Amino acid sequence: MSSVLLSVNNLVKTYGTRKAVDGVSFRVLAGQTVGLLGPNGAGKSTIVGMLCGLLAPDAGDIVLGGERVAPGAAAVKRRIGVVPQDLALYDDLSALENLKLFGALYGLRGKQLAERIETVLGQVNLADRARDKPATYSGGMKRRLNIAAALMHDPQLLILDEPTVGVDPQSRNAIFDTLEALQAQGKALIYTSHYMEEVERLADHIVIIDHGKVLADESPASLHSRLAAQAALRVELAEPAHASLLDGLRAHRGVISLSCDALSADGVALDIGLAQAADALPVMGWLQQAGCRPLHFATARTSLEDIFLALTGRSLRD
Ligand SMILES: Nc1ncnc2c1ncn2[C@@H]1O[C@H](COP(=O)(O)OP(=O)(O)OP(=O)(O)O)[C@@H](O)[C@H]1O
Repeated sequence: MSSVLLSVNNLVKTYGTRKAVDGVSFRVLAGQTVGLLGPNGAGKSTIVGMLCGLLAPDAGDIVLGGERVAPGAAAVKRRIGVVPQDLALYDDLSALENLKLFGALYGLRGKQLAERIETVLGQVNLADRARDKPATYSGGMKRRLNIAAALMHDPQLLILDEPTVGVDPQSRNAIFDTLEALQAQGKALIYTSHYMEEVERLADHIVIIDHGKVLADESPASLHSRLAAQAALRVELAEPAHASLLDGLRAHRGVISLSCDALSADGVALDIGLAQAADALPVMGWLQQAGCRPLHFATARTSLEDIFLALTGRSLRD
């Protein structure tokens, strides 16, 4: 069992009359990746601001590696690397010069500084572009340089606030490759996002935040097990679905939920929630025997989006 690296206890932060963070608690174990998932305005950036000592909480506390986090605390500076939402790079300096500057801020000099620069450039796969200015980089490369800057002092915990916002899919994958390599090296990560598929891919623990409160704090598997339906089957038919067909489907073994929406012309789309993915084949067989000729069908595992909807009654992207 890994040791607790970070412990966040009953954090509260109010702006005027708005409680942006309202009693948030969670823990991060050494080497763990925790996904902080929530819609825009949920309070994620405010939590990150408090974690890195930039904002003082109104109540609650944060303990990092046994030391209490307070604005300006040495423990924070030493153990945490932050990749903020807004890029923090000097456009007039080359990547190398940017990293020298960030390293110097952490007290690195001479050979040690040069070694760290070489290491982090390798970690983010930018060694061949080190002499170029970030102005010539793609959005994704700038993000990776930002990650490199946050890694200069070799922190145990890297906090990334929505690192893929405004980044194209290919660059997003390059960022994931970098983060997965850091996970393999044993770094702990906190990753905020409102993209559930990103959190599902990276996180081994998920904290769902909405309106400043924690709605769920558990493993992805445990979150999934909250939903009765573990898989979804969508079947598009060219013809309308009669009541007897819908009743038969609802009664079919493994069918948890069913909705039927009109497509163009006479066709309909059946969205069928299934207890497990293996129920899809018998249900398709039953539809075939009932005379249905699907135009198209698809199966999917239920996603965090469905879980968020089940927890809040709202979509994550609202
Ligand atoms: N400096 C501030 N002054 C007043 N209200 C603020 C301030 N910063 C954030 N808020 C409010 O606090 C709430 C939480 O904002 P926060 O930025 O932490 O959310 P978020 O989950 O990070 O969202 P986003 O992904 O949009 O950044 C929002 O209602 C926001 O409008």
